[in-house]
Amino acid sequence: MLSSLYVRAFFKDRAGVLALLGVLVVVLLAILGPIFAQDAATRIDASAAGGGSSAAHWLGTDDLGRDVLARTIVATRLSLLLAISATLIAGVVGVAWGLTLASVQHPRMRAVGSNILNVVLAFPPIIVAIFIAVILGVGGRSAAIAVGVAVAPRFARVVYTLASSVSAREYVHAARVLGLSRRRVLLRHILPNVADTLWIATFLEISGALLFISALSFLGLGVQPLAFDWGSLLTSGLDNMYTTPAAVLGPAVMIVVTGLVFGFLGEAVARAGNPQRWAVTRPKRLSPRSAGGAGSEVLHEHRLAETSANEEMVLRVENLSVTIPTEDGEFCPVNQVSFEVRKGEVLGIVGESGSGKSLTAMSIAGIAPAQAQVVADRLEIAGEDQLDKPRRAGQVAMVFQDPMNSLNPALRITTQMTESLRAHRGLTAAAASLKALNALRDVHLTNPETRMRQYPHELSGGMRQRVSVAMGLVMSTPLLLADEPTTALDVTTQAQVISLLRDLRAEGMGIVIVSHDMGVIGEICDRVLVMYGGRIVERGLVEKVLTSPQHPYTQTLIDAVPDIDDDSGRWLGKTEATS
Ligand SMILES: Nc1ncnc2c1ncn2[C@@H]1O[C@H](COP(=O)(O)OP(=O)(O)OP(=O)(O)O)[C@@H](O)[C@H]1O
Repeated sequence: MLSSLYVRAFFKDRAGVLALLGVLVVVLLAILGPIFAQDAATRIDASAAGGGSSAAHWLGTDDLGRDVLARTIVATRLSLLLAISATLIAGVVGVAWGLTLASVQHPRMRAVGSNILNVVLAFPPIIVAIFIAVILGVGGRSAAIAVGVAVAPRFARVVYTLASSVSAREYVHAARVLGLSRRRVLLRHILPNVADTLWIATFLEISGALLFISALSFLGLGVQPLAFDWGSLLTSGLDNMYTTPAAVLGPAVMIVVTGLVFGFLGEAVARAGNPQRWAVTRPKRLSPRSAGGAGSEVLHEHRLAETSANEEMVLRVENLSVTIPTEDGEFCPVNQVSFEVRKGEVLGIVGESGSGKSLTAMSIAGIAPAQAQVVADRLEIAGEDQLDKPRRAGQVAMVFQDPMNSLNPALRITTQMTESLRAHRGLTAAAASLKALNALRDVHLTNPETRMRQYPHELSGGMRQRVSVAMGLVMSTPLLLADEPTTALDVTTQAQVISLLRDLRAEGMGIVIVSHDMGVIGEICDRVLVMYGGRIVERGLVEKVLTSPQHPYTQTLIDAVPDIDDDSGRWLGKTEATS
């Protein structure tokens, strides 16, 4: 069932709405045309035979004096019905074919089936359709079947590819483990998950089927007299094309326009199916909030040490909010958050899952999800206003929990590390490589020369994390945002990454670490913000917050840290093991 967000996204797409209107006009013509124009379309008038366009006959008349415009309008119904029938035949045959192929377990048999499908797909569908139409005999019904069978392999390929990818998902494995029959797994677990794409393919194929059926009728293999579709009207119009060109124009324009509106509609349905478009508004940039809005409110603020007005701020965030549209209305996962990060300081953002930590970091980095509406009164990095900048090139480096997310699996490390240097700093390939190599040395990666030539999958998790930190180093960004940088790593590698971040801090980089783990925050951070439900509920120097938490939620987070030998406070104080 289409969700309301899906429908809303569709109606926000102007091209989609125009295509839908176009389709509605064609459908109306198909319904009403034969009712109102049948008489003019079939009335023979020898005195007007072969006439050009006139006030009485806008598109002229055919050999028997019948009005071409009326015939074009009346032909809409048959043309459309045949195209839709052919598409349905193609859909049913193609889905059955694709699903059957996807259900073959034996790899070799499956490869053979897939290769056969590829061979069939190599034949142009119109040639296959002509071949089948000749075997079935001329007529509209045969043309629809011929086109349906000729187009079916295209559906089969789409279904096979989609079903193969869905069948690798965990829930399909789970269904198999539960002992469900193969047929049931296909129909209940796989087909519903490919249905959306199939609908889109169906709309797109209607325009293809219309062209093929018109071509068959044009060649005399499709609709036969006394019935007529746009293809057969083209044939009769062609005889008098030089004397009455308008007679060809009508059906030709209808074929093209109908094909286009169905094609555009299919594409618009596909676009609306992308959840990234399910937005009420999609601002590309941070928008400054109107002045005078309620400021951010922190429940518990620990008194900070005096800071000098001249102290260099790497990041200033004021009243940052993120709103996301959902089926039940808008929700605000980040609500009026304000904070600062100084040069050479590590700020921790801590909170349970869903408290808004990552969205805060992503909004600062300019990579919030497209459907999120991000507003702020101020966002400055190294003194530079970022509110009007859609990108933060050269200003922020980001380290993610799983470095595979930040490293492109298809590119060598050297390419990834040097491309931004070349694009944003204008370095030559050699200079950029040297800088990248030095950055890899700085993060203590072993054999950096070899690593440069490797792909991310050839490195261990810890190495990949070092590379993502090095990517920040190489750009010499003033700010590093690290979202759960140690969560996916083993304890030893965790300690190494924390030590690396300390080195960066010592060099003057401002660092924001997002974590749900108070232990990690205690290890490295100077100050900490505690987030709950999108708001900052407590903040202060890390020792203060960890030793005398004011908010019960902060206390709960602290209690969640394993306390193996009851040596409370040891993990707060930057232990030797990790320094
Ligand atoms: N793209 C998105 N679309 C819809 N909701 C989202 C999206 N991204 C995040 N959210 C929602 O926003 C809220 C905050 O998410 P966020 O990722 O910032 O949480 P978090 O505190 O970082 O949690 P975690 O540690 O689990 O990543 C969550 O309720 C999440 O479901």
